[in-house]
Amino acid sequence: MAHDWGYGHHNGPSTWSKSFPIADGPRQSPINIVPDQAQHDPSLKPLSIKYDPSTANGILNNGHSVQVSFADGDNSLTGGPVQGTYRLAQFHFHWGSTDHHGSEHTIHGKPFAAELHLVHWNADKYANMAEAAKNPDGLAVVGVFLQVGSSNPQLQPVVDAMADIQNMGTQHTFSNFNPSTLLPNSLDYWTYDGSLTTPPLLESVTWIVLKEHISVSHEQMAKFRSLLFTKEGQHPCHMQNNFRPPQPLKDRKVRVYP
Ligand SMILES: NS(=O)(=O)c1ccc(NC(=O)NCCNCc2ccccc2F)cc1
Ligand SMILES: [Zn+2]
Repeated sequence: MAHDWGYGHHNGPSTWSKSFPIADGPRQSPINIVPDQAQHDPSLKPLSIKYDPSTANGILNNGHSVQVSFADGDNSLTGGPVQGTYRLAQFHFHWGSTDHHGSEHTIHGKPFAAELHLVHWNADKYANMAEAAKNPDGLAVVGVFLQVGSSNPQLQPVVDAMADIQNMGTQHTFSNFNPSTLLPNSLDYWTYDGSLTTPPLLESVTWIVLKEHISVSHEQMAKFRSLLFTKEGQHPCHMQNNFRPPQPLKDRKVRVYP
């Protein structure tokens, strides 16, 4: 049946375990990151990310977030904590109702205004995203914090496209966009074994959370919050607070590079 999960009081994160019992599993995401407790690991490598801007092929309001998808191409993530080559499938965001919260991961309990997720799947071992999503080494998501401050010109093409996808289920062409322009200067990261942060909450994600944030302006954030969870014709409900709160670390260690 169609799952009507969301972020409201009646269908939000505290209700997801009813339909998705893995919500209470051993490696759920996001988590609170405590930098002083992160472990150095000599086996960790620098991240290597190479994207081909020509493979961006659409921007979508899927009722949970705004998502830019990519055609299969050589958009690769290698190095870091992963073995082999992971391919970019899509990126999307999570944000709050104010500039003071909205990210999924937190640092020392501190949230950021928003969080960018670049979702990759293990193209060496699996045929596609859906197959990869069912395996513990199937996915690698790079998380980037957005901190409210000066306007971020690299974000503007995404912000401008939001005017065309206000309602749930609407999409628009979106091409020639290089998501590496959304990455900060430093690719230093924390990494841990986790899950999708929305249903089906599959425990198949190697999380790579960048230490350095990127900027976003208050006005750009207002455009994110102008998106709607609802379909055209329904009573409009603004897309905001589409984040899952931090989950128990349980028997996991966070590692840090360098
Ligand atoms: N916020 S996040 O952790 O980055 C995050 C959360 C959710 C997703 N989901 C997603 O990409 N779904 C579309 C592909 N279907 C994959 C699939 C097929 C069959 C069974 C399960 C299953 F996931 C991605 C990233
Ligand atoms: Zn996400």
